[in-house]
Amino acid sequence: MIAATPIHVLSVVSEIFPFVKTGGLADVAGALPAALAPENVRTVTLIPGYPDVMAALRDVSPILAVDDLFGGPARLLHGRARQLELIVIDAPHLYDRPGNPYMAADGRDWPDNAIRFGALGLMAARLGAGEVPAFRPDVLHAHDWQAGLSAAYLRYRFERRPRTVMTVHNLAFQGLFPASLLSALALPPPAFSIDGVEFHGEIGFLKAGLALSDWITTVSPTYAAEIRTREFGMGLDGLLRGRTERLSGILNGIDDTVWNPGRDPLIAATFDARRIAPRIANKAELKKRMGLATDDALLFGVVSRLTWQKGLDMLVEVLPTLLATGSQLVVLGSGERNLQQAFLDAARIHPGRVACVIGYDEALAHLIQAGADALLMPSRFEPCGLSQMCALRYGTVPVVSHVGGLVDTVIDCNDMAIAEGVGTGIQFRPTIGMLEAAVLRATALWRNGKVWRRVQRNAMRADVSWRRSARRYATLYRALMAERRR
Ligand SMILES: Nc1ncnc2c1ncn2[C@@H]1O[C@H](COP(=O)(O)OP(=O)(O)O[C@H]2O[C@H](CO)[C@@H](O)[C@H](O)[C@H]2O)[C@@H](O)[C@H]1O
Repeated sequence: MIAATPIHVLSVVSEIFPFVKTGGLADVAGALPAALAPENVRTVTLIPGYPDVMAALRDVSPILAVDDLFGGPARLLHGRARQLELIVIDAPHLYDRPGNPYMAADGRDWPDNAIRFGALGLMAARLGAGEVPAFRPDVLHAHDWQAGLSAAYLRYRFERRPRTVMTVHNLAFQGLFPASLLSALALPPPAFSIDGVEFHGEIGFLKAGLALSDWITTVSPTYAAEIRTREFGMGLDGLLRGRTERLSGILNGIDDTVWNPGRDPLIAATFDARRIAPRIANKAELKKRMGLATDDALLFGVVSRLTWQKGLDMLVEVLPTLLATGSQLVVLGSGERNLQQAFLDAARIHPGRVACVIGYDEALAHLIQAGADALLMPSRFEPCGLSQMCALRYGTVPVVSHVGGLVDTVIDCNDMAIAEGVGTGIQFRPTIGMLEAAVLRATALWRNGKVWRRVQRNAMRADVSWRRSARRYATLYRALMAERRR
């Protein structure tokens, strides 16, 4: 049933698939608008005008001109890019730079990131405050630290306020900048308080969003609980405990039109839960492309950013055990230099058994999901995780640590789950010893072909779509609007 009144949401975000992506944030920002449409929610996404976004924009109309946005003229452009409705901040002095949205080619953050993303928050607030009559959002939905200041500008500079939601995709990135930038960011002195943007003597973009938004969400129920503990709270647990009543976890989904093994143009052979056999052709193609030996071995895959969060340094330690069982490993990822090197070295030392591609490759990611037998994700923390959901959909049995959204999306194949026929993967506590044990469990399970196929089928039948979660966001938006009317 479609709720009667349409809701207008301004989604504020620093990256969006397929135009600019450094991580899962872009996938969520790109998929959620279409998932919300059937809930009668119209989502317009506010995004910086990076070159790739500007190039993709169609049906463009200027909706606001700004003489001076932190050092140069700017315009807000309304337009479309593929299925997405966008408002783009055309401010060449801030965003017309090549490559990564956050850092220069030398890997260092752009020195003016505070004002680049301050500008994102400020323009979001101006839209939220109703300065563009053609689009006055009911809800301003900010994602991660880059959008965190929107709630602060609304609080300290504007009268009209939409309802505000702050979603945390990763608490590790907090957007901390020197206090001396307060006036450069056009925030008044009272904003620099413990209830405002101040965080341990600095300006905290994420902290501001968490303190000043009407509601906080994070991307899984388990992570919503974890971030209120000292272990996972990254220094913000106290604030989050204080806002427990205004915090909830809504699980991510994946775009099941992009990730559909039944019609995926990027894989060698399509398949589905009733017809798993063609996976073999994908495994053969993957091995061929990666130069892996053709013997009948369990092939583990990794598709990931290579960072401490993802725990892949532990996988390097466990590699001798993995190889001793006769298994193979294929890694696709990029990130920390020492980790990249460790996997490149492993591939060199173990030709035919370990293969590694450093870089970002959407097509290869699909082939790994379709051709590997199991996907490894030994994350130390994981707000939600998308790779394991793609793996479930493609019957690549996820072998994941017992944290965050991995807890909420994978059912561990313990004896009970196997007896009941409900397991979809393997979980372990993120330590080297437990990862090693999990690799051995996966091997034993794989050797029992009948049980393995059952697990694959269960995995492929798990609901990893956005449908349920989109309904939860829509319900949240409506509840927040109802609060205002009371
Ligand atoms: N080299 C490569 N080539 C091709 N594809 C690659 C790739 N490296 C990664 N990817 C893909 O990018 C996506 C990454 O999303 P994740 O959710 O797994 O992690 P991320 O930590 O970036 O996101 C953060 O935000 C998301 C969204 O909320 C949370 O799910 C997550 O827990 C949180 O850490 C996955 O779909 C993955 O397959």
